[in-house]
Amino acid sequence: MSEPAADAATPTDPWPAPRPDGPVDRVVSLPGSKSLTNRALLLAAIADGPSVVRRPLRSRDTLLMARALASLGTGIEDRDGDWAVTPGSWDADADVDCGLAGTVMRFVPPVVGLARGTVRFDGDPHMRQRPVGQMLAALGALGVRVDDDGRGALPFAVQGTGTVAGGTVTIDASASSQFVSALLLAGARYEQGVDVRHVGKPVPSLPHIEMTVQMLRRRGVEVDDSDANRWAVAPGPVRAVDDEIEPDLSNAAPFLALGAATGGRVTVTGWPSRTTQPGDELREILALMGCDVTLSGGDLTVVGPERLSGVDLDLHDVGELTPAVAALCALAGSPSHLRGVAHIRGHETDRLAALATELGRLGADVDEREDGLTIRPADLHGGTFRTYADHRMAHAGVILGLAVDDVLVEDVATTAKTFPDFATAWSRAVLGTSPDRSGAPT
Ligand SMILES: O=C(O)C1=C[C@@H](OP(=O)(O)O)[C@@H](O)[C@H](O)C1
Ligand SMILES: C=C(OP(=O)(O)O)C(=O)O
Repeated sequence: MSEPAADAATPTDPWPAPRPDGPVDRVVSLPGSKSLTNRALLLAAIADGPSVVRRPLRSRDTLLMARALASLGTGIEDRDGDWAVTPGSWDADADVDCGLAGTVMRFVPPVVGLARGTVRFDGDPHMRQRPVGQMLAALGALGVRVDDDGRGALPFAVQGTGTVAGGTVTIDASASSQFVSALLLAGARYEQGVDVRHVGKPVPSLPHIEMTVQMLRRRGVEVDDSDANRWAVAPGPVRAVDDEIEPDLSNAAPFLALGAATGGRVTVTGWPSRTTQPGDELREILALMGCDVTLSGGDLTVVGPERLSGVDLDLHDVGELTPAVAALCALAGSPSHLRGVAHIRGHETDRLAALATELGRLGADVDEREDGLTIRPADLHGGTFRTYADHRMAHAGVILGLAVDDVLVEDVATTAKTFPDFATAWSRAVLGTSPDRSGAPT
């Protein structure tokens, strides 16, 4: 498979977040969705023939997925920026680097049961802390042998035997919707399919499970999701289908925030009229914060108010939007309560602790609660915003930098997880220019 080009600019660290000198007026096009790209790649790899993933995201997370599937024996070739995927016979041992990608650590092991060989999984240091034990236990119950050190975490090895019995399994997926998506994505290829029942606190990020279900149905897979907390996938082939990947609507958050926080106007092109991406919720969230939001002919335009309003929001379904929304709340003129997101403590970092610490470091008045944050208006000041290897923490930092002088964002390059060369795109959007190699705006 083809490797990505090196980033055009290597930003300085910490990186001075650019601040515009007034309301901006910009049109922005965004790279593809991580969640759609990684599902499309995985489903293409277990499909009944070759297919093409069009306009895929090429970022760290999707390259890790492509490499994982290629190391199993899948053909993945670059075709004018698209990825042509040819299913292969999976009959060798392999090592999979999950990096910090939840979608790789959770989605790949269930399909490895269909391979013949030992596949070892590991990842970045923090990845060894992210939850996966419930899903590994469920795989064991479905007939896939997983060897780990008893912690139910990376590193672990999956012993593929070529077939998986499948059947009914009970799982507590309150830590991550990806446990459910992972089992469903592989389930059609199990002998008895898979019937997943969730027991426990509510499953977060339900739109992402809906995304999984829709992508399976588009490939002719029968999915019964008529009961709450139960998803049944019938055994059968996964049809090879070419998918065109939508722009990443969660990564639209900082760009829409640019309009929202500056009292300016930002249009994101290619916004789908119907989508399962949780980022679509930004339309409602930004409207609640006082923005004028219009979707017309695939262009989503956000016009910011003079001062943003605080909001009281349950973000349980759209937890990955929390860092950007919290940053906007810190700029608002009234208090905000963000609720329902205890599970994001298991994301790239403990996002509630990280946001409370880093917003607070720049003067924000923040209370960290077990399942959320309370943020009250305060005078903010410059300083270093730490990001904890979390791309969405970097987004939060640059959003603050829109309204506060001298915000330095630590390790802005961590955005490469889901957005190639974010610093250049961000500088261009904020200033209408791009940074030079030293990171200084030109
Ligand atoms: O299935 C997916 O593509 C995702 C599901 C969500 O995970 P959680 O359910 O763990 O929050 C989301 O936060 C993550 O960014 C992507
Ligand atoms: C939680 C996230 O990622 P992951 O797919 O690694 O879980 C995220 O992108 O916000």
